[in-house]
Amino acid sequence: MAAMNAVDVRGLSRSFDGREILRGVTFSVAHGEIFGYLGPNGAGKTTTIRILLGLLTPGAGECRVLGRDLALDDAARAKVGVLFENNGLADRLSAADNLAYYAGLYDLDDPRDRIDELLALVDLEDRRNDPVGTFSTGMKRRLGIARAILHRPEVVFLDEPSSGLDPGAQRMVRDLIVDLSQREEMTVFLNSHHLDEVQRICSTVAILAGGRIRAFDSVKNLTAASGRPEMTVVLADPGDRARARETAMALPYVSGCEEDGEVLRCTLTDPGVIPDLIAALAAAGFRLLEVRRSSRSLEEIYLENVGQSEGGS
Ligand SMILES: Nc1ncnc2c1ncn2[C@@H]1O[C@H](COP(=O)(O)OP(=O)(O)OP(=O)(O)O)[C@@H](O)[C@H]1O
Repeated sequence: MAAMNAVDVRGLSRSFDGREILRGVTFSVAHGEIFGYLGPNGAGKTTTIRILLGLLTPGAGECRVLGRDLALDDAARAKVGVLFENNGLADRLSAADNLAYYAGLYDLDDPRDRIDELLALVDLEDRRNDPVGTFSTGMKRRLGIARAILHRPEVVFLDEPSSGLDPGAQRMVRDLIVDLSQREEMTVFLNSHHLDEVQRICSTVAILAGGRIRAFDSVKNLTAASGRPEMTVVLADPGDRARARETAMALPYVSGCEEDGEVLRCTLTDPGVIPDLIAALAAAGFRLLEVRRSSRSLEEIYLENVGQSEGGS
């Protein structure tokens, strides 16, 4: 297995009570990237993380984190952090005492500076001495993340870190994840159902459905419009759409043009002719509000791939 990856999963299968949840799952996560692991409820995302952490045995296949099998390697396990949905915090202890408790478990030397640094990073300095039971869901999640990275792991697994958070709190968590991947050069393995969040912060994703990986690629490649270049044109005067469509269709380099709600969608023979299309529409007297190259959302990609799994599990 390639040692340069932070995570390698090859041919992983696992059943519960005769039901095969994972059926030959293969993907890898490069060092330093923010990786998004996507899939419907019950697809087996948490199960994959638990096997990677060595908490659950695989049925078949191999899992490596930092080139090691964490079930067998305590030293490697110390280089990994994890946040499950319950945050792993004691409500009766203060924020600082929760971190101090974990610092003791990890046997950190003089953790005080690290605790101060993390309370600042997750914006909880003001509440450091308050019991965690008095915290909002978002504050608990941020402290949970601080707890997961206290010992400066090289890889951190975050299982749905933004679930149950309001949009403001989601944004704080998202910024925090980007910050720690950059500042602490951590590899981040993110399980998430928030596809807009994943599209913004992850470099690579895998989509798990029906026990198999349906897509595994960079977000950039997945969301690039496939096939011939496609343009979206928005006219200042909506009443012009039908005539503008005829004008576009008459151009030799426009192979298709459809009205789609408020926009015109034109398929071109070659990306090099985009300026010609804009010039031709303007010369014909159409006032253009917006012209952009189409790309697909991660949500579209996700739904296409998850649709394939129907009836497969
Ligand atoms: N210890 C277990 N015993 C029996 N079944 C289990 C066990 N752990 C998980 N499962 C089943 O395996 C399937 C996958 O669960 P898992 O928690 O990995 O899904 P998930 O993709 O993380 O889902 P979600 O998005 O809802 O969190 C589910 O049907 C779950 O009920």
